[in-house]
Amino acid sequence: FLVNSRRRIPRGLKLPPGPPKKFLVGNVFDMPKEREWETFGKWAKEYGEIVHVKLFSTDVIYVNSRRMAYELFEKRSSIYSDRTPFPMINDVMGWTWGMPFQKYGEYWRRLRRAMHEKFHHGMVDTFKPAQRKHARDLLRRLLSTPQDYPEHVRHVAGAVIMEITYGIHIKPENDPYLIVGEKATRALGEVHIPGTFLVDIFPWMKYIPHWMPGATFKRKGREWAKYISDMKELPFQTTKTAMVQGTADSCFVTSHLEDLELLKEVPADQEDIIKNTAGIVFTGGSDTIVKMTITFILAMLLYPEVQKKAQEELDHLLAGVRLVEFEDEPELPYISAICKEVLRWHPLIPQGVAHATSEDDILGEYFIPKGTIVVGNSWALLHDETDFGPDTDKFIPERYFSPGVRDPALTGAFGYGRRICPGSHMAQNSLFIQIALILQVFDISGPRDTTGRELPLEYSFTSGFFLFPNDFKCSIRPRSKSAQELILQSHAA
Ligand code: HEM
Repeated sequence: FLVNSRRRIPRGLKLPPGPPKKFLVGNVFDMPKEREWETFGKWAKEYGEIVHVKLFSTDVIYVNSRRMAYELFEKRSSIYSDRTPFPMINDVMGWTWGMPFQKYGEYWRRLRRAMHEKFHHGMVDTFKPAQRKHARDLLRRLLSTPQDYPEHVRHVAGAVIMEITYGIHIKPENDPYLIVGEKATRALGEVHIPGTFLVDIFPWMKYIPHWMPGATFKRKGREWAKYISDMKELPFQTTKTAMVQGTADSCFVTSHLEDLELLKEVPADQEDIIKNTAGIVFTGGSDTIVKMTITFILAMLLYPEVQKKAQEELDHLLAGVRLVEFEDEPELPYISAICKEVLRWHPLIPQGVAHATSEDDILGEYFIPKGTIVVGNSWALLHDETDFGPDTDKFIPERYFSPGVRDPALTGAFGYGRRICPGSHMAQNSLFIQIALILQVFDISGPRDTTGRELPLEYSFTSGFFLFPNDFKCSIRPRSKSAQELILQSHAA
């Protein structure tokens, strides 16, 4: 394989630099198993802004600078917007309907259009009432059982996404839609790093029967496929039934299905497009925000001076008279800076979602073959001191007040080019209202024992596709009696 691909390289060109390759396997054994960004960062220092790696016959390039990301994902977006076939995800687990895993083509365009129509910058205000209502519910939940904060954050993110996507109001505890959704997204987190499953390197393996010894991936895949299908089908059918009965609440699905009725000519599978887009909104829309909110809580623990400064800003504006609202955002530059820093400090998807080339390309002296996996090294871009100022490993919201510092949302935190996250505006609104409300009424500090004595803080981050803190203990207490009152009255208005 290695020899074949080398023979394809046109005369006078070469593959980009990268770690030395072994015969047949290439760099398979060089691939890190944890804290991947450190290895990729080291390679970036050694080999430069574009690094080539070979996994058996598959070419992979890591894009390590904003300049190069712009060159490839934006200027050459017609070549760099494809995805690899993802045999494990698509063929074994049955995600073939999911927008993130689609080849760059007409079907992807239709899904993307359906999402963009309701999630673009000018439309996301329609979601704010649901986001506000559930963010306030989060406060009440945190007041009542603060130690269960991860569950509360998960519940609330799920409640928002189910309401805006399907008009479904979930159960206060153990909601069946959320349970299935979590199982489906957890499975995705396990499989999404290129090369984790051999079937992604040797696609013929997808034909191995599930009962064969060694075909664990097929058995796991079959189990996951059931959750994935249920996650997409069950809430959609509930909303359709509610529409027929005249009881459906207005949401992404009803709004699209109503639009359909008004159209004269509609492709036969347009309803599937709506269902599949709704399914991916459900998948991408809750877990991502949960993980980012938990990262925010950890940041507040580790940087109490940031928390204090944010609370001063909120107190100055609101004087404890009412709870913060979306409309206050322009008056809260420090809170906005915290939201940006949460996206940057430990980016949720540090190696992005891999793109792929749909054609051969030439980049100066380098040849990039068709089908190359192209990884935007978001960790490296978001920790580049030229763009974000000094000490990029630290959580420093003040950096955004210096001239020329970039917005992480436009520098890899939400991906790149034509594939950039279509949920980013909605996600940023959710983060803003939750972060502002939590900071206004709670103090977040290290864990304490039953007598109130502080205990040592222990924390770590995950490795893999998603980067977020593993479970950690902390203390979340109302800042004052009047803050507690505001929380208890937050049902009203
Ligand atoms: C803070 C939260 C979020 C982060 C950090 C995030 C990040 C990302 C990233 C890095 C990508 C890959 C883009 C690329 O391929 O270059 C992506 C894709 C995507 N995201 Fe998000 N996302 C978030 C929230 C959401 C939400 C709330 C939704 C839905 C409402 C969503 C839906 C999607 C979809 C559908 C794609 C696939 C786009 C495509 O392949 O064309 N995401 N996201």
